[in-house]
Amino acid sequence: MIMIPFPKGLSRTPARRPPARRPVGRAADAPRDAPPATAASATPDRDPAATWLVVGLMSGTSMDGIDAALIETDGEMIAGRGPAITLPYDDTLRARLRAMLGRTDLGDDEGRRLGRDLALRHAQAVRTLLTGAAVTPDLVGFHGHTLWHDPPARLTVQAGDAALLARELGIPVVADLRQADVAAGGEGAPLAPVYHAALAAGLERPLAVLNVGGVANVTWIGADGPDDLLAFDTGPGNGPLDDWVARHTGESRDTDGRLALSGRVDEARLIRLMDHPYFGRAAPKSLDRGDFDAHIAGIVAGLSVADGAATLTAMAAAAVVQGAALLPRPPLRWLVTGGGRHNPALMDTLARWLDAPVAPVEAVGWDGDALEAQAFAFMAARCRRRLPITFPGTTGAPWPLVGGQVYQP
Ligand SMILES: Nc1ncnc2c1ncn2[C@@H]1O[C@H](COP(=O)(O)OP(=O)(O)OP(=O)(O)O)[C@@H](O)[C@H]1O
Ligand SMILES: CC(=O)N[C@H]1[C@@H]2OC[C@@H](O2)[C@@H](O)[C@@H]1O[C@H](C)C(=O)O
Repeated sequence: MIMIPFPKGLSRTPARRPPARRPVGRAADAPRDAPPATAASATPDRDPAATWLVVGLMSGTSMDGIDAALIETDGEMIAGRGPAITLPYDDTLRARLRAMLGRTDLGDDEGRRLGRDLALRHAQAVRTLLTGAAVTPDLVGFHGHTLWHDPPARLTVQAGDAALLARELGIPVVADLRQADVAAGGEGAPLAPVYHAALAAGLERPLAVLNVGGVANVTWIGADGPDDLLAFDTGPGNGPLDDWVARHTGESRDTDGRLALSGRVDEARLIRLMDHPYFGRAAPKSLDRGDFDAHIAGIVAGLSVADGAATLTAMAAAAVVQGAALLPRPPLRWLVTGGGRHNPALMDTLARWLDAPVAPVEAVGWDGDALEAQAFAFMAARCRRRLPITFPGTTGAPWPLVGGQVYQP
Protein backbone atom coordinates (compact mmCIF):
# COMPACT_ATOMS: atom_id res chain seq x y z
CA MET A 1 0.00 0.00 0.00
CA ILE A 2 1.36 3.42 -0.89
CA MET A 3 1.37 6.29 1.55
CA ILE A 4 0.41 9.62 0.06
CA PRO A 5 1.75 12.45 2.21
CA PHE A 6 -0.27 15.67 2.24
CA PRO A 7 1.59 17.75 -0.35
CA LYS A 8 3.91 20.28 1.26
CA GLY A 9 3.03 22.99 -1.20
CA LEU A 10 -0.69 22.75 -0.40
CA SER A 11 -2.26 24.83 2.30
CA ARG A 12 -5.02 23.28 4.38
CA THR A 13 -6.53 26.71 4.80
CA PRO A 14 -8.46 28.12 1.86
CA ALA A 15 -7.60 31.54 0.56
CA ARG A 16 -10.78 33.11 1.90
CA ARG A 17 -12.32 32.40 5.27
CA PRO A 18 -16.03 31.60 5.32
CA PRO A 19 -18.43 34.24 6.60
CA ALA A 20 -19.92 33.77 10.05
CA ARG A 21 -22.18 30.78 9.77
CA ARG A 22 -25.87 31.36 10.04
CA PRO A 23 -27.72 28.62 11.87
CA VAL A 24 -30.29 26.77 9.86
CA GLY A 25 -33.86 27.32 10.92
CA ARG A 26 -37.23 25.79 10.31
CA ALA A 27 -39.98 27.36 8.22
CA ALA A 28 -41.22 29.22 11.23
CA ASP A 29 -37.87 31.03 11.42
CA ALA A 30 -38.32 32.68 8.05
CA PRO A 31 -38.49 36.45 8.30
CA ARG A 32 -42.04 37.73 8.57
CA ASP A 33 -41.80 39.58 5.31
CA ALA A 34 -40.35 36.57 3.52
CA PRO A 35 -42.41 35.59 0.52
CA PRO A 36 -43.97 32.17 0.85
CA ALA A 37 -41.86 29.28 -0.35
CA THR A 38 -42.81 28.98 -3.96
CA ALA A 39 -42.18 25.51 -5.22
CA ALA A 40 -44.50 23.24 -3.30
CA SER A 41 -47.89 23.00 -4.90
CA ALA A 42 -49.18 20.34 -2.56
CA THR A 43 -50.91 20.52 0.74
CA PRO A 44 -50.82 17.65 3.20
CA ASP A 45 -53.51 15.16 2.26
CA ARG A 46 -53.50 13.15 5.46
CA ASP A 47 -52.79 13.48 9.13
CA PRO A 48 -49.36 15.12 9.34
CA ALA A 49 -48.50 12.84 12.24
CA ALA A 50 -48.97 9.76 10.05
CA THR A 51 -46.11 8.23 8.13
CA TRP A 52 -45.95 7.55 4.42
CA LEU A 53 -44.23 4.84 2.46
CA VAL A 54 -42.09 6.77 0.02
CA VAL A 55 -39.81 5.66 -2.81
CA GLY A 56 -36.84 7.89 -3.60
CA LEU A 57 -35.09 7.90 -6.98
CA MET A 58 -31.68 9.32 -7.80
CA SER A 59 -29.71 9.32 -11.02
CA GLY A 60 -26.30 10.56 -9.92
CA THR A 61 -23.61 12.43 -11.79
CA SER A 62 -21.52 9.28 -12.30
CA MET A 63 -24.29 8.06 -14.63
CA ASP A 64 -23.92 4.50 -13.36
CA GLY A 65 -27.65 4.02 -13.06
CA ILE A 66 -30.78 4.73 -11.05
CA ASP A 67 -30.77 4.26 -7.28
CA ALA A 68 -34.19 3.49 -5.80
CA ALA A 69 -34.99 3.10 -2.11
CA LEU A 70 -38.08 2.79 0.05
CA ILE A 71 -38.44 4.48 3.42
CA GLU A 72 -41.25 5.12 5.87
CA THR A 73 -41.33 8.69 7.06
CA ASP A 74 -43.45 11.64 8.07
CA GLY A 75 -40.84 13.98 6.62
CA GLU A 76 -39.33 14.63 10.03
CA MET A 77 -38.35 11.29 11.48
CA ILE A 78 -37.39 8.13 9.67
CA ALA A 79 -39.73 5.41 10.87
CA GLY A 80 -38.15 2.69 8.74
CA ARG A 81 -35.74 1.99 5.92
CA GLY A 82 -36.78 -0.63 3.39
CA PRO A 83 -35.17 -2.25 0.37
CA ALA A 84 -32.92 -0.43 -2.10
CA ILE A 85 -31.65 -1.29 -5.57
CA THR A 86 -29.56 0.18 -8.37
CA LEU A 87 -30.82 -0.30 -11.91
CA PRO A 88 -27.73 0.26 -14.10
CA TYR A 89 -28.09 2.27 -17.29
CA ASP A 90 -27.49 0.38 -20.48
CA ASP A 91 -24.70 1.78 -22.62
CA THR A 92 -27.12 3.39 -25.09
CA LEU A 93 -29.08 5.39 -22.54
CA ARG A 94 -25.86 6.35 -20.74
CA ALA A 95 -24.38 7.62 -24.00
CA ARG A 96 -27.55 9.60 -24.71
CA LEU A 97 -27.41 11.13 -21.23
CA ARG A 98 -23.74 12.00 -21.68
CA ALA A 99 -24.47 13.60 -25.04
CA MET A 100 -27.10 15.82 -23.41
CA LEU A 101 -24.89 17.11 -20.56
CA GLY A 102 -24.77 20.87 -20.74
CA ARG A 103 -28.17 21.16 -22.40
CA THR A 104 -30.56 23.66 -20.84
CA ASP A 105 -33.46 23.39 -23.28
CA LEU A 106 -35.11 19.99 -23.55
CA GLY A 107 -37.95 21.15 -25.79
CA ASP A 108 -36.69 19.49 -28.96
CA ASP A 109 -37.36 15.91 -30.06
CA GLU A 110 -34.33 14.34 -28.38
CA GLY A 111 -34.93 16.37 -25.20
CA ARG A 112 -38.50 15.08 -24.97
CA ARG A 113 -37.46 11.54 -25.90
CA LEU A 114 -34.78 11.55 -23.21
CA GLY A 115 -37.27 12.83 -20.60
CA ARG A 116 -39.69 10.09 -21.56
CA ASP A 117 -37.12 7.29 -21.64
CA LEU A 118 -35.66 8.36 -18.30
CA ALA A 119 -39.15 8.34 -16.77
CA LEU A 120 -39.83 4.86 -18.14
CA ARG A 121 -36.50 3.58 -16.83
CA HIS A 122 -37.22 5.10 -13.41
CA ALA A 123 -40.64 3.41 -13.44
CA GLN A 124 -38.85 0.14 -14.13
CA ALA A 125 -36.55 0.83 -11.16
CA VAL A 126 -39.57 1.34 -8.89
CA ARG A 127 -41.18 -1.89 -10.11
CA THR A 128 -37.94 -3.79 -9.58
CA LEU A 129 -37.59 -2.32 -6.10
CA LEU A 130 -41.11 -3.35 -5.17
CA THR A 131 -40.91 -6.87 -6.61
CA GLY A 132 -41.82 -9.19 -3.81
CA ALA A 133 -42.66 -6.34 -1.42
CA ALA A 134 -46.39 -6.42 -0.74
CA VAL A 135 -46.68 -2.64 -0.43
CA THR A 136 -47.87 0.24 -2.54
CA PRO A 137 -45.97 3.44 -1.86
CA ASP A 138 -47.88 6.64 -1.10
CA LEU A 139 -45.42 8.88 -2.85
CA VAL A 140 -42.32 8.97 -5.04
CA GLY A 141 -39.45 11.47 -4.83
CA PHE A 142 -37.85 11.84 -8.26
CA HIS A 143 -34.60 13.74 -8.77
CA GLY A 144 -34.12 13.16 -12.49
CA HIS A 145 -30.70 13.56 -14.07
CA THR A 146 -28.80 16.83 -13.82
CA LEU A 147 -27.73 18.04 -17.25
CA TRP A 148 -26.67 21.53 -16.24
CA HIS A 149 -26.24 23.36 -12.96
CA ASP A 150 -25.54 27.08 -12.91
CA PRO A 151 -26.83 28.70 -9.72
CA PRO A 152 -25.53 32.23 -10.51
CA ALA A 153 -27.72 32.12 -13.63
CA ARG A 154 -30.54 30.74 -11.42
CA LEU A 155 -30.60 27.71 -13.65
CA THR A 156 -30.49 24.02 -12.82
CA VAL A 157 -31.74 21.43 -15.29
CA GLN A 158 -32.81 17.91 -14.41
CA ALA A 159 -34.07 15.66 -17.20
CA GLY A 160 -36.95 13.25 -16.59
CA ASP A 161 -40.66 13.50 -17.30
CA ALA A 162 -42.24 13.49 -13.81
CA ALA A 163 -45.81 13.63 -15.10
CA LEU A 164 -45.23 10.51 -17.17
CA LEU A 165 -43.60 8.75 -14.21
CA ALA A 166 -46.65 9.52 -12.05
CA ARG A 167 -48.99 8.14 -14.73
CA GLU A 168 -46.87 5.03 -15.24
CA LEU A 169 -46.81 4.23 -11.53
CA GLY A 170 -50.25 5.51 -10.55
CA ILE A 171 -48.58 7.25 -7.60
CA PRO A 172 -48.02 10.99 -6.96
CA VAL A 173 -44.48 12.02 -7.82
CA VAL A 174 -42.57 14.93 -6.27
CA ALA A 175 -39.94 16.38 -8.64
CA ASP A 176 -38.21 19.69 -9.46
CA LEU A 177 -36.66 19.66 -6.00
CA ARG A 178 -33.85 22.08 -6.80
CA GLN A 179 -35.91 24.70 -8.62
CA ALA A 180 -37.33 26.85 -5.79
CA ASP A 181 -33.98 27.13 -4.08
CA VAL A 182 -32.14 28.21 -7.22
CA ALA A 183 -34.95 30.62 -8.13
CA ALA A 184 -34.58 32.24 -4.70
CA GLY A 185 -30.83 32.68 -5.16
CA GLY A 186 -29.69 29.50 -3.39
CA GLU A 187 -27.17 27.03 -4.77
CA GLY A 188 -29.85 24.40 -5.38
CA ALA A 189 -27.40 21.78 -4.06
CA PRO A 190 -26.59 19.87 -2.03
CA LEU A 191 -30.09 18.79 -1.00
CA ALA A 192 -29.29 15.64 0.98
CA PRO A 193 -28.18 17.51 4.15
CA VAL A 194 -31.71 17.70 5.52
CA TYR A 195 -31.81 13.91 5.37
CA HIS A 196 -28.30 13.53 6.79
CA ALA A 197 -29.42 15.63 9.77
CA ALA A 198 -32.51 13.47 10.31
CA LEU A 199 -30.42 10.29 10.14
CA ALA A 200 -27.82 11.70 12.52
CA ALA A 201 -30.30 12.40 15.32
CA GLY A 202 -28.81 10.75 18.37
CA LEU A 203 -25.22 10.56 17.07
CA GLU A 204 -22.36 12.47 18.67
CA ARG A 205 -21.64 15.83 17.03
CA PRO A 206 -20.19 17.75 15.38
CA LEU A 207 -20.25 15.18 12.65
CA ALA A 208 -19.35 15.36 8.96
CA VAL A 209 -21.22 13.28 6.39
CA LEU A 210 -19.20 13.13 3.18
CA ASN A 211 -20.78 11.90 -0.05
CA VAL A 212 -18.25 10.95 -2.70
CA GLY A 213 -20.13 10.48 -5.94
CA GLY A 214 -19.15 11.98 -9.30
CA VAL A 215 -19.03 15.24 -7.33
CA ALA A 216 -18.35 15.20 -3.57
CA ASN A 217 -20.36 17.06 -0.98
CA VAL A 218 -20.15 17.41 2.78
CA THR A 219 -22.75 18.05 5.47
CA TRP A 220 -21.46 19.34 8.80
CA ILE A 221 -23.93 18.67 11.58
CA GLY A 222 -23.29 20.73 14.67
CA ALA A 223 -24.10 20.11 18.30
CA ASP A 224 -26.81 22.78 18.57
CA GLY A 225 -29.73 20.67 17.51
CA PRO A 226 -31.01 19.32 14.20
CA ASP A 227 -30.93 22.68 12.40
CA ASP A 228 -27.23 23.39 13.01
CA LEU A 229 -25.92 22.60 9.52
CA LEU A 230 -23.35 23.71 7.00
CA ALA A 231 -23.15 21.98 3.63
CA PHE A 232 -21.46 22.37 0.26
CA ASP A 233 -19.84 20.51 -2.61
CA THR A 234 -16.19 20.00 -1.73
CA GLY A 235 -15.07 19.55 -5.33
CA PRO A 236 -14.80 16.78 -7.87
CA GLY A 237 -15.33 13.29 -6.45
CA ASN A 238 -15.01 10.21 -8.63
CA GLY A 239 -16.12 11.97 -11.85
CA PRO A 240 -12.73 13.03 -13.25
CA LEU A 241 -11.18 9.71 -12.17
CA ASP A 242 -13.98 7.74 -13.88
CA ASP A 243 -13.49 9.80 -17.05
CA TRP A 244 -9.71 9.33 -16.96
CA VAL A 245 -9.96 5.57 -16.49
CA ALA A 246 -12.63 5.27 -19.21
CA ARG A 247 -10.49 7.22 -21.66
CA HIS A 248 -7.36 5.15 -21.02
CA THR A 249 -8.70 1.67 -20.30
CA GLY A 250 -12.33 1.57 -21.44
CA GLU A 251 -13.38 0.59 -17.89
CA SER A 252 -15.98 2.71 -16.11
CA ARG A 253 -14.02 3.24 -12.87
CA ASP A 254 -10.82 2.51 -10.96
CA THR A 255 -12.24 -0.56 -9.25
CA ASP A 256 -11.03 -0.86 -5.65
CA GLY A 257 -8.52 1.90 -6.39
CA ARG A 258 -6.18 -0.59 -8.04
CA LEU A 259 -4.77 1.83 -10.59
CA ALA A 260 -4.32 4.64 -8.08
CA LEU A 261 -2.63 2.29 -5.62
CA SER A 262 -0.16 1.20 -8.29
CA GLY A 263 0.63 4.76 -9.34
CA ARG A 264 2.36 7.76 -7.84
CA VAL A 265 0.82 11.12 -7.03
CA ASP A 266 2.41 13.86 -9.09
CA GLU A 267 2.61 16.47 -6.35
CA ALA A 268 3.48 19.37 -8.60
CA ARG A 269 0.43 18.68 -10.74
CA LEU A 270 -1.72 18.11 -7.67
CA ILE A 271 -0.80 21.56 -6.42
CA ARG A 272 -1.80 23.00 -9.80
CA LEU A 273 -5.05 21.02 -9.74
CA MET A 274 -5.89 22.53 -6.37
CA ASP A 275 -5.12 26.03 -7.61
CA HIS A 276 -8.72 26.66 -8.64
CA PRO A 277 -10.90 29.54 -7.47
CA TYR A 278 -13.63 27.17 -6.31
CA PHE A 279 -11.54 26.11 -3.32
CA GLY A 280 -11.21 29.70 -2.16
CA ARG A 281 -14.95 30.33 -2.26
CA ALA A 282 -16.96 30.54 0.94
CA ALA A 283 -19.64 27.94 1.62
CA PRO A 284 -22.41 27.10 0.79
CA LYS A 285 -21.35 26.46 -2.79
CA SER A 286 -22.07 23.86 -5.44
CA LEU A 287 -20.73 22.51 -8.69
CA ASP A 288 -21.81 21.26 -12.07
CA ARG A 289 -20.19 17.90 -12.83
CA GLY A 290 -18.25 19.48 -15.70
CA ASP A 291 -16.97 22.57 -13.88
CA PHE A 292 -13.45 21.20 -13.45
CA ASP A 293 -13.13 19.34 -16.77
CA ALA A 294 -11.12 21.89 -18.73
CA HIS A 295 -8.95 22.78 -15.72
CA ILE A 296 -8.10 19.13 -15.05
CA ALA A 297 -7.54 18.10 -18.67
CA GLY A 298 -4.79 20.63 -19.17
CA ILE A 299 -2.91 19.50 -16.06
CA VAL A 300 -3.06 15.70 -16.09
CA ALA A 301 -2.31 15.26 -19.79
CA GLY A 302 0.79 13.15 -20.32
CA LEU A 303 0.65 11.22 -17.05
CA SER A 304 0.61 7.43 -17.13
CA VAL A 305 -2.81 5.96 -16.48
CA ALA A 306 -1.79 4.81 -12.98
CA ASP A 307 -0.15 8.12 -12.00
CA GLY A 308 -3.15 10.03 -13.38
CA ALA A 309 -5.49 7.87 -11.31
CA ALA A 310 -3.35 8.38 -8.19
CA THR A 311 -3.21 12.15 -8.77
CA LEU A 312 -6.96 12.52 -9.41
CA THR A 313 -7.76 10.38 -6.36
CA ALA A 314 -5.49 12.62 -4.33
CA MET A 315 -7.27 15.67 -5.76
CA ALA A 316 -10.66 14.42 -4.56
CA ALA A 317 -9.17 13.90 -1.08
CA ALA A 318 -7.33 17.24 -1.08
CA ALA A 319 -10.61 18.99 -1.97
CA VAL A 320 -12.20 17.44 1.10
CA VAL A 321 -9.30 18.64 3.25
CA GLN A 322 -9.76 22.16 1.86
CA GLY A 323 -13.47 21.85 2.62
CA ALA A 324 -12.71 20.76 6.18
CA ALA A 325 -11.08 24.14 6.75
CA LEU A 326 -14.44 25.79 6.02
CA LEU A 327 -16.27 23.92 8.76
CA PRO A 328 -17.27 25.89 11.85
CA ARG A 329 -15.68 23.36 14.23
CA PRO A 330 -13.73 20.19 13.54
CA PRO A 331 -16.04 17.17 13.27
CA LEU A 332 -15.55 14.33 15.73
CA ARG A 333 -15.60 11.96 12.78
CA TRP A 334 -16.25 11.70 9.06
CA LEU A 335 -18.88 9.28 7.81
CA VAL A 336 -18.43 8.56 4.11
CA THR A 337 -21.27 7.65 1.77
CA GLY A 338 -21.49 7.27 -2.02
CA GLY A 339 -19.45 5.06 -4.33
CA GLY A 340 -16.15 6.64 -3.31
CA ARG A 341 -16.25 4.82 0.00
CA HIS A 342 -15.65 1.58 -1.95
CA ASN A 343 -12.33 2.95 -3.17
CA PRO A 344 -9.56 2.09 -0.64
CA ALA A 345 -7.08 4.45 -2.30
CA LEU A 346 -9.43 7.35 -1.59
CA MET A 347 -10.51 6.18 1.86
CA ASP A 348 -6.94 5.61 3.03
CA THR A 349 -5.88 9.01 1.76
CA LEU A 350 -8.80 10.70 3.52
CA ALA A 351 -7.99 8.84 6.73
CA ARG A 352 -4.39 10.10 6.59
CA TRP A 353 -5.16 13.67 5.65
CA LEU A 354 -8.18 14.45 7.82
CA ASP A 355 -7.72 15.16 11.51
CA ALA A 356 -10.55 12.88 12.67
CA PRO A 357 -11.57 9.25 12.19
CA VAL A 358 -12.99 8.38 8.76
CA ALA A 359 -15.44 5.50 8.31
CA PRO A 360 -18.05 4.40 5.79
CA VAL A 361 -21.60 5.24 6.88
CA GLU A 362 -22.20 1.54 7.45
CA ALA A 363 -20.28 2.07 10.71
CA VAL A 364 -23.44 3.68 12.09
CA GLY A 365 -25.87 1.35 10.30
CA TRP A 366 -26.70 3.48 7.24
CA ASP A 367 -26.58 2.21 3.66
CA GLY A 368 -24.18 4.30 1.61
CA ASP A 369 -25.44 2.96 -1.71
CA ALA A 370 -29.06 3.87 -0.90
CA LEU A 371 -28.65 7.08 1.05
CA GLU A 372 -29.17 9.60 -1.76
CA ALA A 373 -32.27 7.80 -3.01
CA GLN A 374 -33.60 7.68 0.54
CA ALA A 375 -32.91 11.40 0.83
CA PHE A 376 -35.16 12.16 -2.15
CA ALA A 377 -37.92 10.05 -0.60
CA PHE A 378 -37.54 12.04 2.62
CA MET A 379 -37.66 15.33 0.69
CA ALA A 380 -40.81 14.23 -1.14
CA ALA A 381 -42.52 13.69 2.20
CA ARG A 382 -41.33 17.10 3.39
CA CYS A 383 -42.68 18.68 0.22
CA ARG A 384 -46.13 17.21 0.90
CA ARG A 385 -46.02 18.61 4.42
CA ARG A 386 -44.63 21.94 3.21
CA LEU A 387 -41.56 21.54 5.40
CA PRO A 388 -38.38 23.19 4.14
CA ILE A 389 -35.68 21.15 2.45
CA THR A 390 -33.04 23.85 1.98
CA PHE A 391 -31.65 26.33 4.47
CA PRO A 392 -29.25 29.27 4.58
CA GLY A 393 -26.53 26.91 5.84
CA THR A 394 -27.02 24.20 3.23
CA THR A 395 -27.54 26.05 -0.04
CA GLY A 396 -27.34 29.71 0.91
CA ALA A 397 -31.14 29.91 0.57
CA PRO A 398 -32.33 33.29 1.86
CA TRP A 399 -34.53 31.49 4.41
CA PRO A 400 -35.68 27.88 4.84
CA LEU A 401 -37.41 26.91 1.63
CA VAL A 402 -39.95 24.28 0.71
CA GLY A 403 -39.01 22.59 -2.56
CA GLY A 404 -40.62 20.35 -5.15
CA GLN A 405 -43.70 20.07 -7.32
CA VAL A 406 -46.26 17.30 -6.98
CA TYR A 407 -47.29 15.54 -10.19
CA GLN A 408 -50.53 13.62 -9.75
CA PRO A 409 -51.03 10.37 -11.71
N1 LIG B 1 -15.49 -0.80 -5.94
C1 LIG B 1 -15.25 0.47 -6.31
N2 LIG B 1 -14.00 0.89 -6.46
C2 LIG B 1 -13.72 2.15 -6.83
N3 LIG B 1 -14.67 3.07 -7.08
C3 LIG B 1 -15.93 2.70 -6.94
C4 LIG B 1 -16.30 1.39 -6.54
N4 LIG B 1 -17.66 1.33 -6.50
C5 LIG B 1 -18.09 2.56 -6.85
N5 LIG B 1 -17.08 3.38 -7.12
C6 LIG B 1 -17.12 4.77 -7.56
O1 LIG B 1 -18.35 5.32 -7.19
C7 LIG B 1 -18.99 5.93 -8.31
C8 LIG B 1 -20.47 5.87 -8.13
O2 LIG B 1 -20.76 6.56 -6.95
P1 LIG B 1 -22.20 7.10 -6.65
O3 LIG B 1 -23.20 6.12 -7.12
O4 LIG B 1 -22.23 7.51 -5.24
O5 LIG B 1 -22.22 8.37 -7.59
P2 LIG B 1 -23.45 9.24 -8.04
O6 LIG B 1 -24.54 9.11 -7.03
O7 LIG B 1 -23.74 8.87 -9.43
O8 LIG B 1 -22.82 10.69 -8.02
P3 LIG B 1 -23.32 12.04 -7.29
O9 LIG B 1 -23.39 11.76 -5.83
O10 LIG B 1 -22.27 13.03 -7.67
O11 LIG B 1 -24.63 12.36 -7.91
C9 LIG B 1 -18.47 5.13 -9.49
O12 LIG B 1 -18.57 5.90 -10.67
C10 LIG B 1 -17.03 4.87 -9.07
O13 LIG B 1 -16.21 5.95 -9.37
C1 LIG C 1 -26.72 19.80 -9.26
C2 LIG C 1 -26.60 18.40 -8.78
O1 LIG C 1 -27.26 17.50 -9.29
N1 LIG C 1 -25.73 18.19 -7.79
C3 LIG C 1 -25.50 16.88 -7.19
C4 LIG C 1 -24.09 16.42 -7.52
O2 LIG C 1 -23.86 15.13 -6.98
C5 LIG C 1 -23.26 15.28 -5.68
C6 LIG C 1 -23.25 16.75 -5.48
O3 LIG C 1 -23.17 17.23 -6.81
C7 LIG C 1 -24.56 17.27 -4.85
O4 LIG C 1 -24.46 18.65 -4.73
C8 LIG C 1 -25.80 16.95 -5.72
O5 LIG C 1 -26.46 15.76 -5.40
C9 LIG C 1 -26.81 15.37 -4.11
C10 LIG C 1 -27.72 14.21 -4.17
C11 LIG C 1 -27.47 16.47 -3.28
O6 LIG C 1 -28.11 17.34 -3.80
O7 LIG C 1 -27.36 16.37 -2.05
